[in-house]
Amino acid sequence: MESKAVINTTSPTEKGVLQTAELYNYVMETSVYPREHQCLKELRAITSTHPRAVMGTSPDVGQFMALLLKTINAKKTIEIGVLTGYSLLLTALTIPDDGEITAIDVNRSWYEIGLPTIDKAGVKHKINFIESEALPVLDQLLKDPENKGSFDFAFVDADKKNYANYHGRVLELLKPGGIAVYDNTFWAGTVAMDEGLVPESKLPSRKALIEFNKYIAGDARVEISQIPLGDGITVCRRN
Ligand SMILES: C[S@@+](CC[C@H](N)C(=O)[O-])C[C@H]1O[C@@H](n2cnc3c(N)ncnc32)[C@H](O)[C@@H]1O
Ligand SMILES: O=c1cc(-c2ccc(O)cc2)oc2c(O)c(O)ccc12
Repeated sequence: MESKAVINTTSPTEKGVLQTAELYNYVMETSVYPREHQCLKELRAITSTHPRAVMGTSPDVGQFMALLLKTINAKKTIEIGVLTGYSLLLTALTIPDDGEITAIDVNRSWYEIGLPTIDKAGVKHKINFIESEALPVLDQLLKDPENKGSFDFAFVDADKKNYANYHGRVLELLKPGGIAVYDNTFWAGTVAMDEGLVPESKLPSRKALIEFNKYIAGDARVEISQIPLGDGITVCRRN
């Protein structure tokens, strides 16, 4: 059995938005952990000792991403924000053998922590990892007309202040009908809290996410749904 999630419903800093910790643990133990690939479990265990482990994608978000990827038969995907590669491995395990993932992160050394597990899972050949700030890479991709409208799926999980900047570029890369998923759009519940109650360290990303959530809600180019999984995800379908 996996270790229990601790959700203190009075704390804005814990992940998970269900009514109780018991319900969250029930969902994880009933529906998520039993179906999680062994290599994803291994990667989570490895990442748990990383100083930035808190940033790792939640397995319940991963499971939902896999459902979306399968539903749209995604083959060509892009990921912004890799850390040790949980969402990357999840994507690589889900898309077909000739699928391709462009994965961007400013820090290659964190990706390399997960690479042996990705290799063991037999899916490394699907990944093109680019160590860089994401914005210039997206701009470079968009210079090639063949890339425009060619991606099936995007996962955005990097610096929150750039989500709106990523969105315009990601939409140009996605096919009509393509899906983009933005992680952390609840930002530990702080997007709906009085500013005075929010820990100072969370304020800059909170401001960016509040603006992003408003912006995307008014964007007629996409259908959206903000979903209470993990730290909140926003799923967009390019019209
Ligand atoms: C939340 S973590 C990603 C978690 C990952 N999706 C997972 O499955 O565990 C955010 C990552 O974004 C990267 N990052 C932050 N700012 C970035 C930027 N401007 N361009 C590219 N990567 C960035 C960080 O190095 C970090 O690894
Ligand atoms: O605590 C965090 C911090 C980040 C984060 C902050 C600033 C950046 O430039 C990139 C990432 O991201 C997180 C995240 O994605 C998550 O799921 C939980 C916590 C954090």
